[in-house]
Amino acid sequence: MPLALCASSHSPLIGLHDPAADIADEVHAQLAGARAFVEEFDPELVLVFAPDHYNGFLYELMPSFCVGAAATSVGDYGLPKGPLPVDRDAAYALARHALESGVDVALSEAMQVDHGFVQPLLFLFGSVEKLPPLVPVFINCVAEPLGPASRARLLGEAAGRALAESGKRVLIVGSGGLSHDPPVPRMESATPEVAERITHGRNPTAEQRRVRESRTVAAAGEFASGSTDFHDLNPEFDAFVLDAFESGDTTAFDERSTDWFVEEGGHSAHEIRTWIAAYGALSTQGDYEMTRRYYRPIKEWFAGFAVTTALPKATALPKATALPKATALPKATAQPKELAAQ
Ligand SMILES: O=C(O)CCc1cccc(O)c1O
Ligand SMILES: [Fe+2]
Repeated sequence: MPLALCASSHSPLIGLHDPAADIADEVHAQLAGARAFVEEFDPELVLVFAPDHYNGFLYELMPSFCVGAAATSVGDYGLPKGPLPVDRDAAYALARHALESGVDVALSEAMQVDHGFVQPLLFLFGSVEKLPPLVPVFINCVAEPLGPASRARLLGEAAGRALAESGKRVLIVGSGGLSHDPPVPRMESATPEVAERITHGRNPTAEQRRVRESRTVAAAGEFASGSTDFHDLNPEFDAFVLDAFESGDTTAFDERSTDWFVEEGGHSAHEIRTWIAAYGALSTQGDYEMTRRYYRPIKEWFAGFAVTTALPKATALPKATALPKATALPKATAQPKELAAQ
């Protein structure tokens, strides 16, 4: 099965609270490179692993994992609001396969998603209108208690096997920062008002959203100006994480405790689970090669910001050399255009 992967950080502060122009330009060039990679692959289906930030998943009912059979963007941080194109049959097939293999995913016929899903998709496809059919898979990365990270790997592997049966060109997306600890509320330290919001606070008013989002922007300003009230970014930890994925070691986090992620990378480092699932999915089809690896700690965006792409080794795109013309591929195998013949 033709697969490709893009795992990248997200930050809703992009465009709202930018670092120096040369740094923002550098990241946008990397995202444009990832977008070109996706255009060349031309996916027929996109499997997206992403977290949520108390917009679509709240303590009223908090699953560890949820497959969306239909999904709507809440439109936080000025992102487009409204329905997303979901391949409902593929979502059910994935859920069925995950459940059969012992991964207890929830299923939603009306999933609400936030910037965690929508921002990387927009970077990779340009607009909601240009999105191919999706299978959105939520991974809880903020609402404690969390299970072990190894469960995200098992989820990803089940998803990878399920989609292998589709025979389609599938792009796997992982969305989340490496080390980072922006001010996302925690039940443990929540005031009664905040506890109420992260339990029942679905669909806030535009004004409530504005206030909340301007607080995130203000906090990023303090962090970037040197405030030590926040867990610092940790480039050494992030390099360790990227090395693990680059070397194909998708089990690297199996023995790591949830506390380890927090101590090394801050609370939102749990978003690495989306990468563990994405690379786990890719790994089910054999060895892979990381074809892009970019990293920079960016305090203005509250993120150890990384962009990676990967392909299965067997179908790695040739480096600039033209392929010998159509080495008589059997027609029926529907190879993606421009992928190397075996
Ligand atoms: O609005 C929120 O709750 C958090 C926003 C946010 C900021 C920086 C990096 C992230 O990954 C992120 O999600
Ligand atoms: Fe996030």
